[in-house]
Amino acid sequence: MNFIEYPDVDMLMIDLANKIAGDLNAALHHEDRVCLAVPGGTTPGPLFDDLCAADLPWENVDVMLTDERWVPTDSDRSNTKLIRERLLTNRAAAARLLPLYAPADQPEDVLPELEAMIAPELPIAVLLLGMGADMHTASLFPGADKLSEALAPDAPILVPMRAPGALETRVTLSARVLDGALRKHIVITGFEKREAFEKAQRLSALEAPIRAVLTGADVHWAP
Ligand SMILES: O=C(O)[C@H](O)[C@@H](O)[C@H](O)[C@H](O)COP(=O)(O)O
Repeated sequence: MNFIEYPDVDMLMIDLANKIAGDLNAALHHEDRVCLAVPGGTTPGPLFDDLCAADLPWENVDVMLTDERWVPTDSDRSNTKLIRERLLTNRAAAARLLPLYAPADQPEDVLPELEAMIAPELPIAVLLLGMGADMHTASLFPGADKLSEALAPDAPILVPMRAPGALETRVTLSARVLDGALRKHIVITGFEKREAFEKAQRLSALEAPIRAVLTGADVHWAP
């Protein structure tokens, strides 16, 4: 793991968007199609605003979420809505979205069909992850009902997740799929999350799920 500090959030977002565009470009030298996986939440919006303008052959990029809240895609809580509005726009409108949500009461009703669309596009070429102050990443929450299953070496691609720290049911890529990404970036902002990240280094992945995805990752932090 490599920890990179920036003077402020604006500089982090511009620099990281450039790095991700460079990583995608490099990956496209070896592969016809590449997969970019990104988180939702409140942190990455400004990065998406930069990345969507990158001069890339976006028509060869599959974009997917690392995790989704089980809400309709027109909800303000929907990560799909966020990336449709902030990432899959401008030049990046040519990219293909691999959905992590389909209209159904529960994720279990549609997981096989969602997994069938994702499986052929793995491994993830470029991964961006966020982290919560409780040390969760994607929807791998401490105390979640299926955390052990999602951390297992033989975990399925997708795991439904219900957790005390999450408002709604989630679906998440499992740790092995996230950790198997060829390039990994983690974006963390603010002092509270930095302290949490440091604390995570002394805990297990069950206590601090971010630990499951750190090998070889670049961790980007700004105050
Ligand atoms: O759906 C989500 O919430 C995300 O995918 C999640 O894993 C996020 O990256 C962290 O919770 C950090 O969230 P913030 O950026 O909002 O702090």
